[in-house]
Amino acid sequence: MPSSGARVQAAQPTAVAATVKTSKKRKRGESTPNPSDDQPGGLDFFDTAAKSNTRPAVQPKQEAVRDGKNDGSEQPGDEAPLSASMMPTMSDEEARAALKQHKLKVTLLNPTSSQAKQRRIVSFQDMRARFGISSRLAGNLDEQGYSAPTEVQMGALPILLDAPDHYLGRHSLVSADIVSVLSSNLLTVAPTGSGKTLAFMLPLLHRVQSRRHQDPIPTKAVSAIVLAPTKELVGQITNEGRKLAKGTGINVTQLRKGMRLSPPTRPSKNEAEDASQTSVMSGEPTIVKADVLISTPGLLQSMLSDERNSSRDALLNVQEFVLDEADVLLDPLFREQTLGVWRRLTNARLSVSLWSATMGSNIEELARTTIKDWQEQVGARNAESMQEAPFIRLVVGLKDSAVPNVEHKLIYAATEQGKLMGLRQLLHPASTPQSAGAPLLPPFLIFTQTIERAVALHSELLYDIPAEAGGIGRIAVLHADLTDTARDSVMTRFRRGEIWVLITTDLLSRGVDFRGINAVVNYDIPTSSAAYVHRIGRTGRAGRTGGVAVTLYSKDDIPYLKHVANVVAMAQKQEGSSTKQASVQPWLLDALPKLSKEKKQTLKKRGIESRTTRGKANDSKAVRGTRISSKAGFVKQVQNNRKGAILGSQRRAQAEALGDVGDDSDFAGFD
Ligand SMILES: Nc1ncnc2c1ncn2[C@@H]1O[C@H](COP(=O)(O)OP(=O)(O)OP(=O)(O)O)[C@@H](O)[C@H]1O
Repeated sequence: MPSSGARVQAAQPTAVAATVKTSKKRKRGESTPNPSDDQPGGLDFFDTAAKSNTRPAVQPKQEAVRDGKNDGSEQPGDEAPLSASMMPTMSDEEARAALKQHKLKVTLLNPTSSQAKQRRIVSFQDMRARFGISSRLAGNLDEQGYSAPTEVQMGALPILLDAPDHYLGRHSLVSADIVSVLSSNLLTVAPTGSGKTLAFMLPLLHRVQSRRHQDPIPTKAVSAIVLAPTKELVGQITNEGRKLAKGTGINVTQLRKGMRLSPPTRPSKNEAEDASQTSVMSGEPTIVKADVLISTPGLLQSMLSDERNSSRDALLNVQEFVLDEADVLLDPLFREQTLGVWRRLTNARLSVSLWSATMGSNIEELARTTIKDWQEQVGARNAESMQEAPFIRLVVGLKDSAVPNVEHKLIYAATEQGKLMGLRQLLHPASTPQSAGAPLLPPFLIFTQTIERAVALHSELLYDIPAEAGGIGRIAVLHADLTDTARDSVMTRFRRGEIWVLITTDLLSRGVDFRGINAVVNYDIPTSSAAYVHRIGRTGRAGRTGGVAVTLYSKDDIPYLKHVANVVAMAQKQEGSSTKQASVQPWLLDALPKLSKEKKQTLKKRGIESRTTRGKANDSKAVRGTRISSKAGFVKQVQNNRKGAILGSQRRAQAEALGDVGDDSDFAGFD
């Protein structure tokens, strides 16, 4: 958890007047402001000095359940007695102290909304009764074996579970125009591996289930959508969703090519069976029967824009829209596709949630304006009794920072050849010099800048693991040019522990959860601080310690290293490792020039130019300088000549066998 760590003091409960604050930008590296500096009423959820690894000074207390509903605004005096073991809760003071201790910061982004309620954190035990979670869903959660919610779950679950749909359930005939409360929209920034998937999936399933219960003949239609940037992440979220939804009757589906989205229908059981049979027999695309649909934005958008595969009304019933890795989904790379899907969601009760470990202020602004425009568009704000839905920002720990429980190493390798040697030293314990520290323990991930470089590095390292230890089967490469089946197979083998070293591109830098990854190697430096945070976030997940993040850099990388050095320095500061040997040279932080905004953007888009095909085309010398190979140029030339001679000889032998011998038949070849 972000709040755990070595240097700690007990948190002091602070009396506060409001949860809404005007945010003040703090520069990276600046010390944490005094609560009284910029927080009205002395509110400071970020107090980094005041952290404790003891449990919060929170006493369980009885809590009321009012007819099974709870709008999160009850006062201690409202409470009706119930079994204390069932309903532990906190007073306002205690809740604030716990928020502060766990570095949870909750901000209402549209303070005009009258839904500015005091949100409270919960434990898994009290969640079921407090929010009316079904016993099946609660049982599935128990099966995951989590003893307590992580900090992002403490912060987000009450906000998302405490939604109007939950108690709308008992008034199933209430029409949208007399609903006075809209669901909250939420933007969450929480560290990598902090359990964001559960934080959005559990409330989503709960709300879908509540709606199904209020409808005697449930409408067959997609009810919630989760978007994620890569197929691998989509598959992982689908698995997590299915585990939680087991036995609830909720269908969690990963969208695939060849599927078709049909409009909401209320078929009888027989009709539904007939419909599915017809589509199979006629060879038409399979009709998606999902309640929860999980997809990449590109795939869903292309399906929606093809009228043969989706009806106009297909998403009419969607009430939850989750953007996982929202900063990427709203980045220019995916923006049009994501917004294209968003525009197709027209249900007035739609609630949107955005999740990531990093969130630029431009993305936050874009989210805010999109939500506002959307509300105007669907006329939600014009409906007489309808209020603007609250848009809440939840920040866990220090925004845009790397997890502090990972050891960061920046290793200077001078040249491309040096990087390869450095990597081999990390792979082979016997050759590891003292200075580089302990060798890396598999399994680990190696990131390169391009697919071409990932493939080249893979062929270079292919024989580095001895046959006795599994040989070439232990090392693999995964990138977007592989077929879906090959990608799935590599993922499965890596998860099973059959593959020890996986070389990849930024394709796997986001969201993918491989439990027990010991190290991440940045063979090519990440091209933004966010990319660094996400790449190295594949280790040290769910608070695990012992993970190592190694970044190899050459002379060419130095001008672009400042953003990485800054993140590393900040992570070390957070962890309180003043006594440890600092792995960041002070000059990397202080002496390097700041990159201009344009340069930063070009770097983010294209990476280090000399390592790209385009860069090589411009500068042939760069080809040699950035080639991933341990062989000298002369050796390569000899090998190529030999290969050519063998091929030539084979061709001639074939021609002779066919009796097709030309004028040069007297040439016997090099053999
Ligand atoms: N309450 C919990 N207690 C312990 N482990 C948990 C808990 N909730 C989730 N986890 C585990 O934490 C790991 C990381 O979870 P998850 O993949 O949701 O992280 P994330 O915050 O989405 O990370 P990223 O930003 O990299 O996408 C998973 O292995 C998950 O099983």
